Amino acid sequence: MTDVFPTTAPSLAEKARAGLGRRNLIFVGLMGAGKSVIGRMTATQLGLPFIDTDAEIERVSRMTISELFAAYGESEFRALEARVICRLLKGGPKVVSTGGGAFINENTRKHIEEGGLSLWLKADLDILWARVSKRDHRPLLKAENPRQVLENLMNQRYPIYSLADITILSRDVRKEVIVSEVLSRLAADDNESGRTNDG
Ligand SMILES: Nc1ncnc2c1ncn2[C@@H]1O[C@H](COP(=O)(O)OP(=O)(O)O)[C@@H](O)[C@H]1O
Ligand SMILES: O=C(O)C1=C[C@@H](OP(=O)(O)O)[C@@H](O)[C@H](O)C1
Ligand SMILES: [Mg+2]
Repeated sequence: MTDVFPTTAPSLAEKARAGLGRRNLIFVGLMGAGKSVIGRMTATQLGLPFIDTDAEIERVSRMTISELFAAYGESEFRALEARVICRLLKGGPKVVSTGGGAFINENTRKHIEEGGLSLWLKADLDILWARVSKRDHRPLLKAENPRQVLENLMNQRYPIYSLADITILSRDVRKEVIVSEVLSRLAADDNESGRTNDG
């Protein structure tokens, strides 16, 4: 008689991990969408390393993002951001959360497109504003009318974020709900599973 081994159904996280394969998962979207927080939680669920590109930029430059903007201006920050992201996306799999402007820079977007699966966390203005107005570490919002700045950025950037491979609506629900939606999308994405980004 053949032995019958008990089998357990793979969890959502395991299916998502299989769907991602060897690709990196890269969160993009506007300030306050939840890229840093949801990215970290997703990485934990997937059992993968997590990197926040703003934190990595601050680590290598030994300056805060605000200090970098003040000392060198936005264009130098973008150049540094592009270099850091290009380096980070070599090899995989891992989860990477970018700063809101990264995917807008053509050069950086090319690295992201080649470096894995991009995921846009999309949110409406009221949600974004409620979240970003609680903190003051984002230099682009140190303006006279920061809500208007955010709205202008939405108008400029949303057509570009829409180029991402996956879109998930970031809304007023528990973070765990958003994470499980991300995992469900990855689990369903088995077409390109196994594709590598490191040659
Ligand atoms: N689904 C959510 N529910 C409640 N708060 C959230 C949610 N997603 C993100 N946040 C909060 O919004 C703020 C901005 O999130 P963060 O991850 O820093 O955004 P980003 O990196 O996209 O700018 C944080 O305080 C975070 O805890
Ligand atoms: O939208 C942007 O251009 C920026 C977003 C920030 O990151 P978050 O989107 O994580 O806040 C940070 O990279 C910098 O302040 C510029
Ligand atoms: Mg962030």
